Amino acid sequence: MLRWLTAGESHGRALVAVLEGLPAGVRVTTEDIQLQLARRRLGYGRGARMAFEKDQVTVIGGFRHGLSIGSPVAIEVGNTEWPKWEQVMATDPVSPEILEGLARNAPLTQPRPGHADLAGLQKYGFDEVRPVLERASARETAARVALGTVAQAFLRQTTGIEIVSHVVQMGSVRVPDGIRPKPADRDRIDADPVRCADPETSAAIVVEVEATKKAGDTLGGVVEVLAWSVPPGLGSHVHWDRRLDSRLAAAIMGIQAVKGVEIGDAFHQASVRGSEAHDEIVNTEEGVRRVTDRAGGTEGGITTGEVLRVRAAMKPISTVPKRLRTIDVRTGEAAQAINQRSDVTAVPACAVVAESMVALVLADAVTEKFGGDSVAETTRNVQSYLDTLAVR
Ligand SMILES: Cc1cc2nc3c(=O)[nH]c(=O)nc-3n(C[C@H](O)[C@H](O)[C@H](O)COP(=O)(O)O)c2cc1C
Ligand SMILES: C=C(O[C@@H]1CC(C(=O)O)=C[C@@H](OP(=O)(O)O)[C@H]1O)C(=O)O
Repeated sequence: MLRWLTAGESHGRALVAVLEGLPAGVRVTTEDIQLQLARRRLGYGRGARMAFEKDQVTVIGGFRHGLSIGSPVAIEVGNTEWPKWEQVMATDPVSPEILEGLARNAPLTQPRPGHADLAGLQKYGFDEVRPVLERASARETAARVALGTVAQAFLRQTTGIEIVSHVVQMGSVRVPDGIRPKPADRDRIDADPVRCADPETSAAIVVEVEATKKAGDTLGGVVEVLAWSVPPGLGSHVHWDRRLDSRLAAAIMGIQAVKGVEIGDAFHQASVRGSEAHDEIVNTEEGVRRVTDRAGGTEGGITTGEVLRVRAAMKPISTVPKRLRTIDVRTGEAAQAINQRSDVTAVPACAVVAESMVALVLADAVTEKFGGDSVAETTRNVQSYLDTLAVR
């Protein structure tokens, strides 16, 4: 079993991520993590903060000489902007005289619609939204991508699972049906300005982002994660919280601004008859296969051995330049939500985060099914299971 936690605030000293339960012998370097964090910063439509802020990765524990040692993995993602926030976000008390002189510390009393601001302020009893927005911010996803790097390495080194993500829709612009990027397409997708696998759709999305920005508005979209070479048998039908689809949905819904999850072609399946909705089973020279991939690689909450396919719907960025109506919580009077520099869209970044969440869920399911305290042992267990499958 794998457990993971993150801590830290958007303008705090650093984010911290902990992964417990990782077997020994997983090869990961600080540079591998940096590379994944750099992918999360990409995407046409992201705001100024992505350009001037840098992620500083320090692996605090869990590895020795590039290999995991079975102990909890701890990773710190430092923020180069910290010196500007040292007093506003200090964890120890700061004298009121110092704080009063700081423009950055002005109380934020006008909650922004679509953010956690108002609900968080009411729930925790704050009189301004700073303590809410600092943790609700998707800056935290950097910590998850750091852990996702480790999970992806574990999966690759034990089972051969390879995970690919891409953008399938932004605003109303959508890729044609049936595009299934493979691991070999990764570099091409990362090089695309909106991480879209179809060049024509990508160009149309860029135009849509520009038009949205010009109109003082923001965009959401849909991302897809595909996991290739997943062995059959991860997850289980026996209980709701052991179903792999339920675990994937929870992990994906845990990403800021994700409001819907789809496994395979779920919403289309709901609109057609059964004969057009399911994947028929045939015996082939490679073994037992499904002739289509509508189910998205799970049946009964268990992986089938076909490609796993999960989609996430992201709502448009909540900080809308057009400025939405709100109230001032000090006076109750009508106000307009603040509009600071912000992303026009972060759908391409969301795809990288979703990839990390799928990796963590799959890594957890692999440790659950195959056990093992080292990469060598887990790999042996995977192989012996595959060898004994009566029907593959
Ligand atoms: C990678 C990423 C980047 C984001 N960037 C911004 C941003 O710049 N401005 C903004 O208002 N919201 C941004 N968001 C969305 C907010 O974090 C999100 O709308 C807010 O936390 C409330 O979402 P919730 O209702 O799902 O909790 C981003 C989300 C993600 C996943
Ligand atoms: C910092 C990151 O994303 C931030 C996520 C975010 C939000 O509200 O979620 C809002 C923006 O920050 P702010 O409005 O506080 O300047 C983004 O830049 C990041 O992804 O590393």
